[in-house]
Amino acid sequence: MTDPLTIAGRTFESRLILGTGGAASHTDIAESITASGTELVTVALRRVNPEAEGTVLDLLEKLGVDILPNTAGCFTAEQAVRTARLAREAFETNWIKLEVIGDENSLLPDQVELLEAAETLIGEGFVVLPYTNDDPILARHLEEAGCAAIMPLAAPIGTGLGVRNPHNLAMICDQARVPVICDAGIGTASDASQAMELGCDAIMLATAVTRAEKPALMAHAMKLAVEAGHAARNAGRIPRRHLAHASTTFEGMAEL
Ligand SMILES: CC(=O)[C@@H](O)[C@H](O)COP(=O)(O)O
Repeated sequence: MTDPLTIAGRTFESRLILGTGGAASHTDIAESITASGTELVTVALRRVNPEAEGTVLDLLEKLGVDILPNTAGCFTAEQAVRTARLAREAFETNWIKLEVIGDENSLLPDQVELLEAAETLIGEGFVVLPYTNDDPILARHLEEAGCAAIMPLAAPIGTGLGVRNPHNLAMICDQARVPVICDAGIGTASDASQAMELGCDAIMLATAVTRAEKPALMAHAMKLAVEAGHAARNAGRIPRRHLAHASTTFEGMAEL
């Protein structure tokens, strides 16, 4: 029943993107990916050696999922651009999940450096998917710069706090003409559903699965949650009311 997701002309049946950061083992990663139904997994260039054998890359290849390289660990536009160029060579893809982190405590994006890096990379022919704050104005600037999707956070990376600012996230979704992928801060299945119900086109998450007590089971729950949230959004929810509204009218009811 779910319609496919299209990003920059590429179509995905699954609206869930996974990261592998924090996973306890390759077995956990493999079981979680299978249970989630994801087709796209993000990998930090700075954490893997594409030349080495027996890495997570071999595993992803075996599982038949596509790799989305990211610029995790970059704190300036210059570092992120350099990392993206290396990733393009190493992974033979011009897709990049662009992360430019502002500081180590919050791991929040540096908006100024992010926009600068996005503009440079788009100019070099990259398909840029930027991890950004839940700021509708910045989201608009990133879209106008030519980003293929916008990836606003639900909450800071690894916090599992869920959607902190549903109003902003809804505004970003309403105005965007490119896919909106809620990225980071998802803690459990209801958070993923909520983000989808607010209008997000997809969810990107790592910690909620990799650090769950049963990662594969949580990955399965996330799959269902993303599908449920997307279906509910498309179904058109009832308006919220302050007063009760009888589901059956009293009209024509027999007198007691
Ligand atoms: C921007 C970033 O690094 C996120 O994609 C992260 O990988 C996922 O965040 P969570 O671990 O909070 O899901």
